[in-house]
Amino acid sequence: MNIAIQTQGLSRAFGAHRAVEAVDLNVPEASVYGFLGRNGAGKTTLIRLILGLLRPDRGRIRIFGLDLAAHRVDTARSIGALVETPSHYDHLTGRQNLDITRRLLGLDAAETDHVLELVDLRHAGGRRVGGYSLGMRQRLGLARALLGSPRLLVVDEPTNGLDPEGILAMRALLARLPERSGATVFVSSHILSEVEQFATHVGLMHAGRLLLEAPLDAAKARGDMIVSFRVDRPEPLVAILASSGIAALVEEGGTVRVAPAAGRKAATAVPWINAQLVERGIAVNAIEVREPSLEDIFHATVATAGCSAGGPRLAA
Ligand SMILES: Nc1ncnc2c1ncn2[C@@H]1O[C@H](COP(=O)(O)OP(=O)(O)OP(=O)(O)O)[C@@H](O)[C@H]1O
Repeated sequence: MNIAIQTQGLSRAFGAHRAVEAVDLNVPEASVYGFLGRNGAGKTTLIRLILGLLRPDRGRIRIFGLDLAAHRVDTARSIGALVETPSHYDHLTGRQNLDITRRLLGLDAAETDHVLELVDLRHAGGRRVGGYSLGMRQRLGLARALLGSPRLLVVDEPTNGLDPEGILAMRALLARLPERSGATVFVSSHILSEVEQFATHVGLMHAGRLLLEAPLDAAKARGDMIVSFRVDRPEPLVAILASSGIAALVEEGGTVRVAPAAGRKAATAVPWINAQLVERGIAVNAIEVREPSLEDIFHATVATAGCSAGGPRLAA
């Protein structure tokens, strides 16, 4: 397997604050890599390190096998990036905006149409950008990042501020990009349910550390089943579960949630638990048994790593 981005022991502090600490990242070529973490986890700092916008305190970065520190120009050529809300000239058309960068890069005129096509904006290329929606502006930024056919596309929080329609379009676009453009796509996000829909691989940052890195399926397979019950009297249910060695918590609203570590055991015991409840005359309003989501995996991973699971929650 070829690796598009590899970091070894990558660290960067701001004063006493360790924003990125000993990160070993391996982003496979042709993947759509979802780089996840809460606000402040260190994602943007790591992206700035990868783009050569910030120097590491320690560690190495290789882009397609080339050491970033020793090959700044060559590595920069292989990366396209969309890291902030892109700025465009509103009075120019989408095509004219792209043409400015295209000329600077010394690329053929056909390249503009090619990247407009890649981001589904060919039809709007002749319209003034002032009339574009936020989602279209973001896609135009992506088109600009794709000029020159970079082998790696780095995108920081691409759906921030977009409306639901813009979010759907961006998601679909990111999922298709490796096939359409041949680029490896590295996307940071704090919205786990979103990344779950387009990523092939995930990396999970928390407090500057990479806690988990895996293909999406493998990451999800790490988690236990999620089992919860809604009953009219939670306490007897908790006792029934405890008698089988299944720990559970009563949440607000009376839902009884089985502890993550006991999920599989509880899932297989559901018919027995249900029979016990019926026998005791406890009304069962709902039983939920489901595969863990990325959000569940995140919380379990943070808890296992001994980090605080508090702070702002990731959006599910
Ligand atoms: N230039 C800087 N000077 C001081 N502290 C910084 C600087 N850049 C980032 N930090 C701090 O480093 C930590 C990681 O920030 P970073 O922006 O990398 O996180 P993030 O995961 O990208 O979150 P967000 O989505 O909010 O940007 C934060 O606590 C932030 O305040």
